[in-house]
Amino acid sequence: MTAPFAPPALPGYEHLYSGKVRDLYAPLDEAGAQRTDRLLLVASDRISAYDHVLDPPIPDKGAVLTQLSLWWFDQLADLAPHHVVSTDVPEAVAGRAVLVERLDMLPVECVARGYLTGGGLAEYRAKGEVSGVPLPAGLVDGSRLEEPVFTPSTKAPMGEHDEPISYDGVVAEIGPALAEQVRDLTVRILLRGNEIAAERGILLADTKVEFGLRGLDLAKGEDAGEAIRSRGASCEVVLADEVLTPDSSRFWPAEEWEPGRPQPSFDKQFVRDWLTSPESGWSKDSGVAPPSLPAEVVQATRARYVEAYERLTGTPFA
Ligand SMILES: N#Cc1c(N)ncnc1-c1cnn(Cc2cccc(F)c2)c1
Repeated sequence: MTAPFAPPALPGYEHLYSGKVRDLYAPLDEAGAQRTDRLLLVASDRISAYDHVLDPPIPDKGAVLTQLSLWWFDQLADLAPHHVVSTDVPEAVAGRAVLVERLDMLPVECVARGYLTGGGLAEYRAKGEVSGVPLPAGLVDGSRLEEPVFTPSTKAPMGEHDEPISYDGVVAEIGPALAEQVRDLTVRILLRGNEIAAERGILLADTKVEFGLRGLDLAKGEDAGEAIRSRGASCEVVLADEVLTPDSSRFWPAEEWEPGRPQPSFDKQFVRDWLTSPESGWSKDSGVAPPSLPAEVVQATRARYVEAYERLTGTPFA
């Protein structure tokens, strides 16, 4: 039975929203009103697979992925400014929360794919292209692409799946200048990520990043989409959300890469193998919640998150 995980109440903060594995809060000012310039992003220990939030949480997962994302923001600082303000956060979420600058977020999930798998592979098999970009014939599951392809999607409402959109769809949403800027930045972030990760035995097959604007200065009641299209090009594009984590990217162990079959996940393979084994008594097509993970799967998965962090950063996870 998957227990619903209530996000912690944080004195001085108002809970705004919870995704599958993360929670969003607004800091309150002295009068108890929401500050409009800051947000608190909290990474939980929740893990999801096959569209279910699993039980139990993975100890330290939130902290490992938060610290990894902070490290990546530093590695990528020459490519794009980021939204991180401080890691001075409430004790209850110490190490797994970040105070960030509240930005006007672009309504685009910016995905770049360096390797073909998942939804991109399905589109390629149907159309010979992905997100409007023609690809060579003969590619298979796990094929490395000559250069990363930008495959954006819309931000779906809570609980729904993002919808792939074409590059022209992005242009229509945010204008040509911003569309080109976020496409180029997304591809460069994945290339830089793989330059660093490949040396450490990890392949980043794809990644999703989000950008916000600094300096849009929306007037009260002004339509954000219209403002972005009309004056977004003169704003600063800021890298937001999380970056190059196993929750925002496909992490593959480099030494096991073998095009032509589904690649093992660096972090989620133990969970997937157990959930799809007869031992779990569960079927991913059953429509029912998965059973609780055994302790050994939880611990092995925790160890993989810690290993990814320590390999990439060269620092022991405290
Ligand atoms: N990052 C960021 C950000 C920003 N810097 N400014 C304004 N809005 C956002 C923002 C809004 N939603 N999300 C997604 C999200 C993240 C974390 C937890 C969640 F539940 C949901 C990001």
